[in-house]
Amino acid sequence: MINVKDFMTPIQEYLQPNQTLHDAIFLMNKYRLNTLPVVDASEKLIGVFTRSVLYQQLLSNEKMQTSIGKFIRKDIGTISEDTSVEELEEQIAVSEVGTGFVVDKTGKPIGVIDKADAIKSFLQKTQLLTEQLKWKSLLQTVIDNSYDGLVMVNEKGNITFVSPSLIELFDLNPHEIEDVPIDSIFPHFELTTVFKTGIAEISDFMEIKGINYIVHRIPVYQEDQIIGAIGKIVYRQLQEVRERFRSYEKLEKQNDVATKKAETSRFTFDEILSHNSQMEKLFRSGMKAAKGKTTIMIRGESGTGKELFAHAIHSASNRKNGPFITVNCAAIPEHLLESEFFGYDEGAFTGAKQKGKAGKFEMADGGTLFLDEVGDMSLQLQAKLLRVLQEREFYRVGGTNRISVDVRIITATHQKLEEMVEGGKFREDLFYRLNVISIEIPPLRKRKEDILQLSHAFISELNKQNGTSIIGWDPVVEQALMEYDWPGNVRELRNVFERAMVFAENGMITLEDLPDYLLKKIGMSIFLEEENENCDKTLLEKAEEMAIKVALKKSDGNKSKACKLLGISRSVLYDKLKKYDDIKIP
Ligand SMILES: Nc1ncnc2c1ncn2[C@@H]1O[C@H](COP(=O)(O)OP(=O)(O)OP(=O)(O)O)[C@@H](O)[C@H]1O
Repeated sequence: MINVKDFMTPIQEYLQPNQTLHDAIFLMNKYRLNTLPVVDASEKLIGVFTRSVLYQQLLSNEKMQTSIGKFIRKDIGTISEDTSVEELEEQIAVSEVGTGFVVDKTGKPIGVIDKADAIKSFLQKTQLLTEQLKWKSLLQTVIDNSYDGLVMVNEKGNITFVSPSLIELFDLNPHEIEDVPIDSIFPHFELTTVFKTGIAEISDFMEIKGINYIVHRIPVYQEDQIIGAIGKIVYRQLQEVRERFRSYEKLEKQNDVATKKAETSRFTFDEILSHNSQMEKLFRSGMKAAKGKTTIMIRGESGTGKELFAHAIHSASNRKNGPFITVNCAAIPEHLLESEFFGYDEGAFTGAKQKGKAGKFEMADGGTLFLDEVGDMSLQLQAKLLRVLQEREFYRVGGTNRISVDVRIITATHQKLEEMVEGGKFREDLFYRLNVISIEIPPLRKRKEDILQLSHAFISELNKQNGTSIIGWDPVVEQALMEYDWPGNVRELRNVFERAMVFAENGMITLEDLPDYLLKKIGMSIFLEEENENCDKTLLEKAEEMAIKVALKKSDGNKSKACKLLGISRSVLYDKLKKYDDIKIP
């Protein structure tokens, strides 16, 4: 706000009643003023001495040494230093005097305002207003086209503005919400909390009527006083940005394929997360084996990271700049596998593309061919594969030219190939050819120390991918993750996080966000059951029962071991087993 101090002419010297006409002339000339303030001994303004009075005295031959005391005009109006421009406008409108003196709180004159000053201030004000109008239209345009919603409140917490996008979203009537307390319209936004803290806040995700929001609460200060608050509500962006990001990623992938033409490996050993000593041993073996050309078989349950390992071996080999080609033997229909492997020549069979097509062996020339689910190959194809491995040459389907390639083979399987060999389902000679170096990846339940490391990695990866901001989990979630057996291994762990992060609220994953099947499996689903009048067990009893079940399971039914785990005596365990008679000893 502009006030008189901003445009008055400051004054530091005054007249006192005992000073002379000569002194008055000197000061008038020095400050180019027509009216001089006259103060008493305490510098309080008591009147003014004007140029017209001076002229009158000079015309009546008054001596220059005459004191001005008797010529002072005392009926003057003063202007206090905190008078606003608007108040001054009113005073000037009714004033007959051309000059006004601005006084401080003690009544001491600190400045003078004449008509020229006033005009200058009004011009300044007009200029300011024009600027403000320009800003207003600019801001209005920004707000009207804003992607997010905006709501503003005054110092009482009453609504002063709601952006059109929010009005539309909440189907509000703009006239009915003006000057209404914000908490009665948008209680969830808790906008007035910043009045207490004075600090801008960014809230977590919240959901209201099925819409996800983030609210930014920003206090508005004037000097050091909070005069209101602004709520910036981000809602549309969340889903849309995610979708756009995905289609951008898809496009990028397509470009990648188009430019690179052949597949290359995507992972290195650094990206396989594990602190397990057995896994670390496998990394070392994998890196050594990568250097040669020997065939490698990677074994392990589904989802343990076999494919990841195959990529890493290729990346660590001297073929890393060559292609990495994958064939999932279980996913390709039997009758197409042969042409997938070896390609086909022009006119090889009806429907074949005119020009023929290279098979995966040719595509992998100079690189690695990864045969996933190798146990699913038919005996007929096994024979053909064996021949290629022995001779390093083959024919395309329908072709007559021998093709020789330089390919390193890595296979993977979750099946017990030895049993398949015994049962006549897998060729023994092929098995030995493929199983020259064998890498057996342990299941996740045998390297539980990896669970937390992987979980942290999945949270940060999925936060980036999905635009969420999950920061952690309840301690009981960690207990559940460690308790569960993970038959689907790392893939299942990743899926569980992908799901939990969708349901998590306030940035934390809770027990509720884990899938029911998992909670049931480890006996934790009881904690989530609705309060049931027929259930007479307290939460503590449920926890006790679960702890006993877990201890018995961990100790394979050995009661002494279970007591140790539980920290209770044998007799207490027996009492509890009587109490919870549905506990089955494994
Ligand atoms: N140690 C690990 N560190 C990080 N991610 C891992 C790890 N192990 C597995 N993954 C991830 O788990 C998922 C499954 O891994 P992958 O496909 O390599 O398993 P697989 O054993 O080949 O499974 P399947 O036998 O079903 O083909 C992938 O998303 C992979 O990136």
